[in-house]
This record gives sequence, structure tokens and C-alpha cells, in this order.
Amino acid sequence: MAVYTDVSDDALRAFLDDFAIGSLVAFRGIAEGVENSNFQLRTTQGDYILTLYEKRVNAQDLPWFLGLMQHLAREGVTCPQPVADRQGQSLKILAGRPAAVTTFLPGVWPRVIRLEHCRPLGQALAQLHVAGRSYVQERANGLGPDAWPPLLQSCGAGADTVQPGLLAELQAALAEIVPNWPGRGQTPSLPRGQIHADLFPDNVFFLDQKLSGLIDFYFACTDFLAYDIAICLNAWCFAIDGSFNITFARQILQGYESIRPLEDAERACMPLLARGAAMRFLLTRLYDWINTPADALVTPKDPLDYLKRLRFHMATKSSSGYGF
Ligand SMILES: Nc1ncnc2c1ncn2[C@@H]1O[C@H](COP(=O)(O)OP(=O)(O)O)[C@@H](O)[C@H]1O
Ligand SMILES: N[C@@H](CCOP(=O)(O)O)C(=O)O
Repeated sequence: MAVYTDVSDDALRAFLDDFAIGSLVAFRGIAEGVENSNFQLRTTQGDYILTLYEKRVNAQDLPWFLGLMQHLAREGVTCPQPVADRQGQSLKILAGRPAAVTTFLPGVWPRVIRLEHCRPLGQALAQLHVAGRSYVQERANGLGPDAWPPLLQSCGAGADTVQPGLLAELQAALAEIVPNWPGRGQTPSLPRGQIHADLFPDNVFFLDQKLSGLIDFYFACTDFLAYDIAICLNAWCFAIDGSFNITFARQILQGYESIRPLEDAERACMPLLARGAAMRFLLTRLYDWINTPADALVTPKDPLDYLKRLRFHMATKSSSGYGF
């Protein structure tokens, strides 16, 4: 459960007095997610989400995230919208944390991924990339390739307590991936733009068998568009036993390319981008696995799920391995 910060009934009522969204009927902490504290609010006017921003979110970036969500909605991408208070402020402080109220998005995320989710996912990702073109302000990816070696170093010997030999295996993989990242060494750069950077199944909602919207833009940043595809291939196309579902991948790619055709260089880089994406999530999971106190109200995600994926991508030498 991800509720890092408790909010008292009285503090919440006082906070909501600033807004014109009715009075509080009920609220509950949401037992999902690992990054921020989320609460579902019911007021006399409807449902809302209250987010208190925690460990990995830099408060200075919040205007950029909230602005991106507003921009994408104007361009036709369904996503939560910040709710401004009576003074026009959407970014506030509650219980000592930066906080915002956003609109509630109807739908549920798919607990079991099926083929019919994959094409709409690819289309929605490409729509996001196209819509993001006119959001001109950039935000660097703080969890890009330069962040990976120090993140592994901060896990240190703890990595081998998760699995013996893990530290050396990841160091060797990093030595292959980081110097050859697009735009470095012999590898050409790729088209860049605003990316979601965390489009996992729990951030994609479906309703009546249709994709109803995207949530959780708090890792969004300006980076290679094809890297966002690589993140989705990691998050959506592996079975519990670690096997890669190329049919799912093909549907994601075809859905994406029906909106935004890829350049040859983007296709060719997919094995490299997929390795980087697996590494990024492996490392944040590993760090959290080692550093989350046993009594914390959050269920850390298993880093070893991403070791299986990384090994698959390290062994995949051609983009045809992803269904191109
Ligand atoms: N705008 C929203 N509308 C409906 N449910 C939401 C919304 N935002 C978050 N949730 C719920 O809260 C859960 C955790 O949110 P998420 O943004 O993924 O957390 P985190 O910030 O920890 O990554 C989601 O899986 C979803 O159930
Ligand atoms: N998707 C990340 C974790 C962060 O996302 P959240 O939406 O679950 O908070 C992972 O799976 O490692």
C-alpha cells in the first residue's frame, strides 16, 4: 500500500475548504502504487484523487507535470486534470508534503493483460507522443543512463543479497548499454519528445473494453520517443514465467505505427532501448527492495522480474526479436 503520509480528517477538511468542489463525504488511502501517497476523495460534487508527492518527485518539477497533463487533455489525450482552488492554485501543501487534487478517471487497469489491450495501448502511446510535440518546455530524464551506474553503486553489496552475482552481472550489462546509448559512441540519436516513462498496466485504464485514459505522469520527461515503447514492451509483454509474448509486442508496435510510423533507426535501436528500460526499472526496484523499511506501508516490487527481462534483451540482437 502506498500511503507514506497520513492525513487527518480535520486537516483534509481544512484543505478542501480552499476548493469549490463540495464538502467531504469519504476518503480512503489507495492500496496501490509505490511512489506517492494517493487518496480517493468523495465530495458532495463527485470523486477526486488527492496525491501527496513523496520520495522521487522533485517539487520544482510539479508545475511541469501538471502543465503536461493539462496540455495533453487539450490535445485529446484522456488523463487526470489538476483541480485549482478558489485562488487558482493547483499545487498546494498538505501534511507537510506538496499536494494536488486531480479529477478521478473512470475505468480499471488490466490485472491480466490480453491481446486486445495491446493495440489500443500502442495507439494511446503514439497519441501522447504526437500531442506532446506542442508542449515545448523540456524536462530532463533524471532516471536516464547517467543515473544508472550511481544507482547501482548505491545498492552496492546489497545487490548480491538479493541474488548472488547480481552486482557483477549488472555492472557488465551497464558497460555495454551506457556508452552505446543513442547519441553516444557509434549509435545515432533518435527523435525526442515528451514521454510518459512509466506506462505500465497499472497506469492505463480500460472501460467497456476500450482504453479510457492514462494516469501517473510523475516520471514523464523529454527523452527518446522509442524508449517509451521499449518501456511498454518490458511492462506489457512478459509472462510470469519470464517468457516474451511477441504477439503482444507486435500489436503494440502496429498500434503505435498506425498513428506515428517509426524511423528505421528507432526500430534498429529497440534491443538497446529495451535493455536500458529493463535496467532502469530493475535498479529502482533493487534500490527500493534494499532500502524500504520492513514496516513501511508499501509492497516493494520484485527486482528479479526485471533481471529476467534484461537477460532476454541482452540476448536479443535484432529488432525482429520484438515483432518488427
Ligand atoms: N486520476 C485517477 N483516477 C482514478 N484512479 C486513480 C487516479 N490516480 C490514481 N488512481 C488510483 O491510484 C493508484 C495508484 O496511483 P499511481 O499514480 O499509480 O501511484 P504512484 O504515484 O504511487 O505511482 C492507481 O492504480 C489507481 O488505482
Ligand atoms: N512502474 C514501476 C513502479 C512505479 O510505478 P507505480 O505506478 O506502481 O507507483 C515499477 O513497476 O517498477
